[in-house]
Amino acid sequence: ASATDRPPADPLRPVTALAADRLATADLVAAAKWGTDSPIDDPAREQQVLDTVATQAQRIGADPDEIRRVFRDQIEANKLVQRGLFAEWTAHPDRAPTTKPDLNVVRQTINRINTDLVRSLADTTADRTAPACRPELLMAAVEVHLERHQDLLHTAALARSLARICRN
Ligand SMILES: C=C(O[C@@H]1C=C(C(=O)O)C=C[C@H]1O)C(=O)O
Repeated sequence: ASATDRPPADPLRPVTALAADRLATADLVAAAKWGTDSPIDDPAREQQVLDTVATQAQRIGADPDEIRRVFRDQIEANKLVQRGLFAEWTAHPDRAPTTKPDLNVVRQTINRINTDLVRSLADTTADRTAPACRPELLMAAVEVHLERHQDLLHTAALARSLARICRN
């Protein structure tokens, strides 16, 4: 067997990277909502996200209920970052954002990441079922943390977002 026959060293890296990409949007969402009447929690938008990913999962033969559970975690993790940033900006107004992104534009980015993440979850069903899932997931999370120089808030949220990636 040659080196190229080896299975990928880091099979859960794409899922982990997409979860981190999705969390990076929380900074923009928080900036869009800061100083407005838009609350961090938007149950109607959450329902729309969950219904859309469940439909996408069904279309590609993935388990829609499992995908819903994984995305429930993505949403909770996203709100964790938003709440953390609001707390920081309240305590240190000089750190608050000075420009306000358009929430609808940010949500279009989130929609694209959602679609990629559903696909990536479906593609990694075997890896996520394997006994090695947890160590592989931890390795991928550490690599993403180090490469992106993530702060504690985003890394804690990343860990929260990965809670149900492994099926065992
Ligand atoms: C990201 C947002 O904030 C919250 C988190 C959501 C998500 O992670 O998809 C959806 C709605 C909000 O409860 C948003 O309002 O778009």
